[in-house]
Amino acid sequence: TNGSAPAVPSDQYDSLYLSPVTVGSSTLHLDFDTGSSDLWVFSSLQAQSSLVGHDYYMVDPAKEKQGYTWKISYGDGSGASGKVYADKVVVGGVTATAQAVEAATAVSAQFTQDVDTDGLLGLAMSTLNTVKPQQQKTFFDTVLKQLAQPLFAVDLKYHAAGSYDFGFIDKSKYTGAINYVNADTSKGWWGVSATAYSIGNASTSATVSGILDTGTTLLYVDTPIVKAYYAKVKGSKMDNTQGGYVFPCSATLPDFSLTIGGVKQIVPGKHINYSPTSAGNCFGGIQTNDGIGFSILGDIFLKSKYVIHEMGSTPRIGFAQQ
Ligand SMILES: CN(C)c1ccc(C(=O)NN)cc1
Repeated sequence: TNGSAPAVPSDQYDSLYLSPVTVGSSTLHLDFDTGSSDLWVFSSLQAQSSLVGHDYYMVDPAKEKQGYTWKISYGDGSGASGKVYADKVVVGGVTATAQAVEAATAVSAQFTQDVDTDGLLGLAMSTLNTVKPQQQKTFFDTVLKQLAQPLFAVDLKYHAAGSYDFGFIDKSKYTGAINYVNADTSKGWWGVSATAYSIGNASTSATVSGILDTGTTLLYVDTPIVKAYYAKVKGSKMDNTQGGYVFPCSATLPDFSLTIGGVKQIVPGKHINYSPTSAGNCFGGIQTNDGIGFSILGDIFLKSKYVIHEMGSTPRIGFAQQ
């Protein structure tokens, strides 16, 4: 069985995208995350005060995987932990009858205060799953064999609802050719490398290695590239109080591209104006990857493309223009 689920921006800035998922008998709105590998949900195991505003999974003790626990932390310092259940999970009509559902007992403030997000559905490799004593499969790994093709396709949009397709490529969602490159899955992520970047019409050779990550809002690349980009944005500056590069909201932003598999994958300048700041400027969608050690091609990069994640004998990533 193939299927498709919507990906709806959680706010006016596309901070994250939420997709409806049936977990047991509840419908929750989860953040599909190609940068992690746990399916975890807000649950009835948490204090009532943590559940305000959230939909949550009503655990059934009979379905508990006794002695199993999980604990995850994300790049932004947020995290969650809890117990594990085996239950039915349905995404766009694709059913996993005994999926490992990681029910939270505790979540960090970033999640509690984000009342729209009821949990995450990881779509990276199952080798990054945090469940102990036995690592569990992602939803995609669980349903892989029932899909017509061993792939999912990501169609995130700028300030609009997109979709996640499982098992098929939807020709109505892209134009032109799909350009495929081999994925580096050796670290558990959907890894990819670029051989050049461009700012406006000027290209520069460089090696940019990174991961595709639908669960990260912005595009994080090496500092020299970030500096070269904002040098072309009048009035831009690094604002440590805001935590990154900002610029006047009226600024014209040049397009940015990464050359992957010999093809320029373009990010429209418009997408790089992420959101207004509290100080009357606008916050850039391209920021430095200082301290991370690799680039993160998050939603700012992804939302102009249709991106196929194919787990064949050789994992591949396909890029097409929306
Ligand atoms: C706090 N929230 C909603 C987060 C969601 C996702 C992530 C993340 O790094 N995913 N790759 C971090 C935090």
